Amino acid sequence: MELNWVFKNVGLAIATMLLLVLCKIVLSFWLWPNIAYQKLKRSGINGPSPSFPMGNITHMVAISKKSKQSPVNTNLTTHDNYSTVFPYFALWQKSFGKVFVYWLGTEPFLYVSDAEFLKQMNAAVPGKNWGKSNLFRNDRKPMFGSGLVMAEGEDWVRHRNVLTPAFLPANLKALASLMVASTNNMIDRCTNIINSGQQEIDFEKEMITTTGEIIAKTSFGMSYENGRKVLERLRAMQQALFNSNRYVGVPFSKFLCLEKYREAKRLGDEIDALLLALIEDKTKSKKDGDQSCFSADREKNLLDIMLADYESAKSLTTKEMVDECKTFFFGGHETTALALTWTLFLLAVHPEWQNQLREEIKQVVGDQVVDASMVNNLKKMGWVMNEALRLYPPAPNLQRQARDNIQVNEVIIPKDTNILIDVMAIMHDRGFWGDTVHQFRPERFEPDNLYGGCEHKMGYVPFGFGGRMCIGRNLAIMEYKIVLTLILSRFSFSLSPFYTHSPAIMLSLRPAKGMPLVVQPLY
Ligand code: HEM
Repeated sequence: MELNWVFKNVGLAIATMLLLVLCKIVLSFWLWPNIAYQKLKRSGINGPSPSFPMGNITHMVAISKKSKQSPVNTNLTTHDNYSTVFPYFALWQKSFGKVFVYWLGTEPFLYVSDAEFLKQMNAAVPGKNWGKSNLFRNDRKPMFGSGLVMAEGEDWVRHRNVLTPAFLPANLKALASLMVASTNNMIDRCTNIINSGQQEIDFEKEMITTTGEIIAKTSFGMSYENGRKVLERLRAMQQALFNSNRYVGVPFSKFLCLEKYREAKRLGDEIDALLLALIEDKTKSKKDGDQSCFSADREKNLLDIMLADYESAKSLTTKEMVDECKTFFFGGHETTALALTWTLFLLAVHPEWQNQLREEIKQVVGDQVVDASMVNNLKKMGWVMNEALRLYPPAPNLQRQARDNIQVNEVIIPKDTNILIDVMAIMHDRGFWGDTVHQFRPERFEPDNLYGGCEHKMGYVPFGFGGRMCIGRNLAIMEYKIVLTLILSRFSFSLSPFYTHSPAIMLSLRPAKGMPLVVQPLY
């Protein structure tokens, strides 16, 4: 009798638990997302019909496959690449406009490529009140942890306050000589390749190596060897996370790609260990009084600044410092490398701009070594950078998550809605940029032409917008100009006959088949 009672109650407890799990699954994967979707629909926002549990992923994969069958663009003087990179968004825009809902698995995303809508949305929410999509935060955890890119609310304010001084002009100025040294290493490498009889060099690889070395030295004071170890693992992690269909947003999809997630986690743990060792080493050197490591008159790099804060205020924990190092390692080199890579492509296609920039370099830099004070005077190079970032934005879309209901005119964006802001679409919008939208025309950024002559102030956003705008943009601009000055002073270049134009998204906008250039030394 007693045994029966036990069995009955255990059975009841298990049944209740299963019911609760089932309820949670139905609520999280079906009911809440659908309630949010219906609210958006009531505001007049539509989108492609989703299916359960894939959302629109199957559709996206099919559209991408079909678009890959179209002939490759061989007219390289027009840069109408948006529909190659995001064929599904280009297609849906035609049916649903510039603001619509699409689904990644069971997660609805509000897609925004309307600059006016973006402006209103930005005005409605201060930087610290924006969330970052939980879906992406979990997916990209091995890469960014809880670093600045993913931080929210008061945590974001705390992190941003500690890190901002690293990007003040005085600290940036001191980094120029390290940038010159790393670029000269790359130039020596290329010269050796050319002297060995090979004229063709993959500049995507060279740019990644160079900017990787620069971030390791300038932000962390790291040796080339240790920096290389972190970089190799970051690249492998990027391959594991972004070079395949992983069905992000589909319930339990992690279990379908367990190997890849495990690989990404293993690499993430290895990077954490390398960065933790670096932090401990620096802390120990400081305790032991090794002033070569932290002398008062030496420039303060990002890691010095975090460690000084740790000593005085402990605003960031050791784990948070490791996450920031990882975030800046990746964010600080990949984007700049791609900005430079796409610029070299554009200059190879437009040799007249190579000449114009060389002329400017002659006037501004002459026979001296380029330094931070000269960078501001490289005006035309600034226009070229702006135009390259417009046509080939390294970060082609941004994400946010609403942490409260947001009202944009008559539209209510419900709390927790994921938002994808399609920066590339905005910067390729003929309505704002006119008939020359797909042409490489750096002169559109001449000084009087605010926002590159774009009709809308939110039409040019390669570094993001609002309080969350890129913290490293001044560092990136200085680095871009120093590296490009040294390359242009030493080499002229054209596209290799083996180059295939294939801009593709792999977290960032990359040339999928590399950037082989034929290089001639100028002296
Ligand atoms: C050409 C080079 C670069 C481009 C195009 C670029 C672009 C961006 C964009 C679009 C964002 C997102 C902004 C938003 O969500 O509104 C961002 C954020 C960020 N970038 Fe950059 N970036 C570049 C270089 C750098 C460098 C050199 C560093 C560091 C040394 C860096 C560190 C970061 C960080 C930490 C964030 C997150 C900021 C926050 O959420 O508060 N970026 N960047």
